[in-house]
Amino acid sequence: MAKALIQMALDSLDFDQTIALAEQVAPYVDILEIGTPCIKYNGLEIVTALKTKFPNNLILVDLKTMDAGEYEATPFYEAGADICTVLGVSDKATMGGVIKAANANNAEAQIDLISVKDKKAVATEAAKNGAQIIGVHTGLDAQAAGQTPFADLKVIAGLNLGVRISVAGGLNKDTIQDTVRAGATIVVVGAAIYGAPSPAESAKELRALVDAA
Ligand SMILES: O=C([C@H](O)CO)[C@H](O)[C@H](O)COP(=O)(O)O
Repeated sequence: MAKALIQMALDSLDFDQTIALAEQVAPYVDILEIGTPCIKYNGLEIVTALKTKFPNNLILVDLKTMDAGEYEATPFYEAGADICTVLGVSDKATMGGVIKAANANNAEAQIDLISVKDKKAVATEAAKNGAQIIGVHTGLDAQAAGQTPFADLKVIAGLNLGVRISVAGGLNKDTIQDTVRAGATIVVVGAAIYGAPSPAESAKELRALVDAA
């Protein structure tokens, strides 16, 4: 079985801090995620900058698109995004538009199940429609209310959809191995890395844990 990928969520608003953090963690992670607040604040320029500086990492742009899928996602793919996210609560046509833009750019689309009520139905339909990645995601606000992504991961992994499963929502060194063992093929980590005394050491430790899982 292929090893799970680690995705680092760059959730700062500051352009230079984002690049500096990416420099520290890039050797230990597979995917650099430009978080939603970061991409809204900095726009296309940060996609180009990260793609140029880190050619060995995949770049995920966490657009969380809600409408006008193809129109919104296309410039981000053209700027170098390997993966863009679209909300699973959006219209089927919106998700289809991002999938179309991804395919046109030899890239991938991720359907984010954040706040989706019927996660089974949306994940199944999205996989059937060509989405390459399903994102099981407990957002920062839901985490603050005590929620975790683990029960949802069990449900989505049990569907055996044949697509990659990304999991985000407060993952850390105590939960990351069980998350991989439960079926995550991409594990997303934000606060546990950027909030650590040494983000590089934290990313290195997580790399070892994921590779040993
Ligand atoms: O996607 C995220 C959130 O919705 C803000 O955009 C986070 O990047 C994601 O949850 C990962 O961060 P942590 O939960 O802090 O690991």
